[in-house]
Amino acid sequence: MIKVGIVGGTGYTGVELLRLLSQHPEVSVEAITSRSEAGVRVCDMYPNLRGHYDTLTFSEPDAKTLGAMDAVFFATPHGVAHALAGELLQNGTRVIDLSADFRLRDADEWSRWYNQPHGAPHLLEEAVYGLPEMHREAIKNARLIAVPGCYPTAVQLGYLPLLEAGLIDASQLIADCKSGVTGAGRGAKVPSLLAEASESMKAYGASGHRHLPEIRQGLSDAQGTKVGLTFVPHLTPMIRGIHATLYGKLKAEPQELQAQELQELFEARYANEPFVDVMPAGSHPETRSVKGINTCRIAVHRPDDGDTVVVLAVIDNLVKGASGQAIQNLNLMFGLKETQGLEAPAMMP
Ligand SMILES: NC(=O)C1=CN([C@@H]2O[C@H](COP(=O)(O)OP(=O)(O)OC[C@H]3O[C@@H](n4cnc5c(N)ncnc54)[C@H](OP(=O)(O)O)[C@@H]3O)[C@@H](O)[C@H]2O)C=CC1
Ligand SMILES: CC(=O)N[C@@H](CCC(=O)OP(=O)(O)O)C(=O)O
Repeated sequence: MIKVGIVGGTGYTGVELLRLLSQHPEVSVEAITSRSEAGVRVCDMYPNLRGHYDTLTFSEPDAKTLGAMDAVFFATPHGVAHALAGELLQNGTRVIDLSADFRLRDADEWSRWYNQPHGAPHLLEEAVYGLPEMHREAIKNARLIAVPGCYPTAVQLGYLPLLEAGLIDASQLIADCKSGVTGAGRGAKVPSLLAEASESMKAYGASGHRHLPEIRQGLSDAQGTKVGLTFVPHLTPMIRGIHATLYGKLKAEPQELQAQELQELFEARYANEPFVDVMPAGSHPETRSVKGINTCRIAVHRPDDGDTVVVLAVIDNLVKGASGQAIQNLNLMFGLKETQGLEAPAMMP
């Protein structure tokens, strides 16, 4: 069994790690931290886990306990993994960080967007960006994984086939994205209150959201040159889910492109990807179709055979957008079957 620890076990991504790992035949959760709930049994705080973790108890984060694990997940706010990751790696413990601490390669850029100094710039070179559909081979040999953010996962998976094929003008990409409220975490915040978030929808971060540089970095890698991206996130009245509507201008004259070519491009790009589902032509994927699962469902459209391509991509922000993708990375790092523990279908409705 692979022994794992979770730092930040009371948050939404922490409890989602526990739910998914309870079904993983090769992994045992041996340590889980919370400063505010230390001493409380996990199943007393989260009754959905009764019968699965009846003795596991939250404890204060402690480098010695965590250092005895094969791998540690950080499901913590930005900056926490900076402080602990180096020591764990020195002990031979692999680190899978769900926060943004190691996602940007440039420490100065990270400081600008996260409004704090980067706490571990010396680890950036070895950190691997954990999007398996782009970096599978590097992930297999990695000791430190930066799990992509939820919006960046949906946007990158949607744009990758078009950019890799050089089909669209990469200087004017537009990503219009919607998120459920669990994207904001479990901490009490006024915008997440029922009376604020239900029966209403709003954009936020339109002048610049911290996922912009992350998405730009990944898409620029795929394209080979720096991309120009407008990214506008929205908060929507649902609990889980990300819906990304992505626009691209075709470079070729529209009449040069056969109607079926775009569909075939997407199907070929993701033919061997266990967690990307290219839906039939004309589909409109729903966030509820990925609720609780690690799949990204994608559909590609070309309205009225014109020069604009519209890609629709949906994920569960807590699964493919965080905890499920983190487990997919662990499976790759430890030479397990990539889909292990992630095979159940979505809940419906
Ligand atoms: N929610 C989502 O959809 C997604 C979240 N993420 C990222 O994953 C990370 C976790 O998110 P989420 O689960 O939503 O967050 P939450 O706010 O719900 O939970 C944060 C957890 O971290 C612990 N924590 C907070 N501060 C510290 C600290 N200084 N040292 C140790 N533990 C700490 C908290 O417990 P306690 O204070 O008791 O110790 C809590 O368990 C964040 O970086 C987030 O940006 C990434 C993708 C999607
Ligand atoms: C709805 C909502 O508030 N979403 C969060 C993104 C959550 C997330 O993915 O966090 P990372 O920064 O770790 O990637 C936000 O916009 O800040």
